[in-house]
Amino acid sequence: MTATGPRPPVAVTIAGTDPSGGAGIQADLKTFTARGAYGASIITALVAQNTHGVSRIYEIDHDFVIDQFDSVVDDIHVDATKSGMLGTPELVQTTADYAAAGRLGFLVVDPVMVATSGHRLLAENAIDAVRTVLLPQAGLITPNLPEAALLLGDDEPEAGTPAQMREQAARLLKMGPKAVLLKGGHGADDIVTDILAVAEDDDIAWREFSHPRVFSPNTHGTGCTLSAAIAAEVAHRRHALTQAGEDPAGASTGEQLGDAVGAALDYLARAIGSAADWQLALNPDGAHGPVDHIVDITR
Ligand SMILES: Nc1ncnc2c1ncn2[C@@H]1O[C@H](COP(=O)(O)OP(=O)(O)O)[C@@H](O)[C@H]1O
Ligand SMILES: Cc1ncc(COP(=O)(O)OP(=O)(O)O)c(N)n1
Repeated sequence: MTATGPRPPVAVTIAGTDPSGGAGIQADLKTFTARGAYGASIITALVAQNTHGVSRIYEIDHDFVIDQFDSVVDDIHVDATKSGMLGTPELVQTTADYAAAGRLGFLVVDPVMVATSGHRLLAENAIDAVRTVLLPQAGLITPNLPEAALLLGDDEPEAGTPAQMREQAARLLKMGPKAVLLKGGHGADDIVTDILAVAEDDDIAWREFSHPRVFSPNTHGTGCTLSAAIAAEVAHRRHALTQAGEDPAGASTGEQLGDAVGAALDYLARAIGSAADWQLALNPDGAHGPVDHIVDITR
């Protein structure tokens, strides 16, 4: 039986935790809420971390993660999903399997590999599985500059210019995702440039997004927040089409996806700007604080 009554747009996060609330599951659920989507979550690992970095990772039994997948997708209509920290090759494979079975809606893959503090969040022997089994299931991947280089090969240099970013994005598209957002936050320019490449028949639809760089230590969780915001935007668009009895695939054409990514990046820019002066940490020395996920919510 399929329910036909009203329901909100639904976005799911598959990720590890951040008890300090800046990244991972906690950031994703705040972002879904701030962007008006109903959020559900599948926790892949318990991570002890805060604004000073990761101190310990506690793995969760793989079969229990599968129980969480089933708890969500056997019960709730999922419009869009984002994956973040997957940790192991088994979890990469499981995520790809559920996506291939059409259980996750539109899948945004944030190929999280290493935290800014240097801790590995993806085992080295899981990178190949990301390349070969997960990327082909993704509606969109959102690598930062080092992640894009690593996905392309062990000796690939990081892109340093928008032209090099386009060239790498085009090669990442050939690995199977429907679209690539190559994020430029790790660059050094005063303007942050993010490049979107969407596969369209034999062609590529390009969009370039620019925002002034905010010189702030508070950029912990920007990648998590962005991928969650994109999933929420796409969930809204797919939900509207589904409720109207139309094909939700219309939400991820080059133009629609470009608009969703643009709205998510503008939200993130406001969230980074609003938290630029924050001193959340008791010891501010070397701390990287979070962004203001609820920047648009006023009392
Ligand atoms: N200092 C900054 N000023 C403005 N925007 C930023 C800044 N740092 C990150 N961003 C935005 O956040 C996005 C994600 O950040 P990035 O550092 O590239 O990825 P990640 O957090 O995954 O390492 C970037 O694409 C950019 O739009
Ligand atoms: C549980 C968890 N997932 C992902 C990250 C990485 O967050 P990201 O926004 O990519 O970058 P930093 O916050 O590490 O700068 C994380 N820390 N924890």
